[in-house]
Amino acid sequence: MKIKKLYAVYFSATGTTEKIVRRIADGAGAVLGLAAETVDFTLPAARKEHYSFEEGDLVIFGVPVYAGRVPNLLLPFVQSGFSGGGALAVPVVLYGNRNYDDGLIELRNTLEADGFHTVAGAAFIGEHSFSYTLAAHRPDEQDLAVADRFARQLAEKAAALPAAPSEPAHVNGCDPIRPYYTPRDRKGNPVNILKVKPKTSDACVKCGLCVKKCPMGAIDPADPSNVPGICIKCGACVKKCPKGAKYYDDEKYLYHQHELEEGFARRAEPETFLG
Ligand SMILES: Cc1cc2nc3c(=O)[nH]c(=O)nc-3n(C[C@H](O)[C@H](O)[C@H](O)COP(=O)(O)O)c2cc1C
Repeated sequence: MKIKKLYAVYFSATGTTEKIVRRIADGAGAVLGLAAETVDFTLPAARKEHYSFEEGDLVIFGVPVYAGRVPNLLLPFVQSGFSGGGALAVPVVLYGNRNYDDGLIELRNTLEADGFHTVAGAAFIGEHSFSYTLAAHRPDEQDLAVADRFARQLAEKAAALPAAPSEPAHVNGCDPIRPYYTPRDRKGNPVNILKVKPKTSDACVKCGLCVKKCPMGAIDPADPSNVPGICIKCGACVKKCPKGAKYYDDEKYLYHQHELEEGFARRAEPETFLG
């Protein structure tokens, strides 16, 4: 198929999804002789728009995995904010070294329902939103090399297709989709951190960067230590604060963070799907 336009589309609170999606789009663009356009729907303003694509477009579409799935508060927008219009799409997920569970297959299915034809898929690893040690600094050079190879292969595959595929791309995961992953304590009781919000230390100089970077628009511009909105624990305010002033001190959050760092220290490797 003649690919006429290439897009990098992503939500990325701490930048790992952005890094991989852009790398794949740039790599595919080098093969196709196209420069990728970007749709970054991380911030609330971008999620007020509707994005329409058409036949001849190739869309690299990435989200992070939260609780083994497409982030639940983002799913309605991924379902309603995009019209595929017969464009080809590549679902890509980033996960924090535990597991992507059904995140990739859920994204694939959602894109198909939006009117895209999925032609490939991938799961990559990014530094965990809750941690500076779990998958620290990933995606790294090794991951980027996998992304480059995948980009070349998917671009060649898309260009060689005689027509849009009638079947979705094969990816790993369960269909029907399993319930959201629930962290558990040592007694097997669920650890619920849904209501947890970040705290702010005296180091805060009220520069307002966290207000601008919060994907949920949850932080009070008049007083950044006040978080009246919904917090999804995405890590944007914690990791982007130049003063290191935002942190979580909730016991259950810290327990889960510790359990993840201990239990999932092994290096998970990216998986790419071109079948
Ligand atoms: C609420 C929440 C839930 C998460 N759940 C998972 C998970 O189930 N499995 C996993 O490996 N990583 C999980 N992560 C980690 C992110 O998927 C990972 O750090 C990703 O690279 C973040 O992408 P970003 O940098 O684009 O925001 C979770 C992160 C958050 C904030």
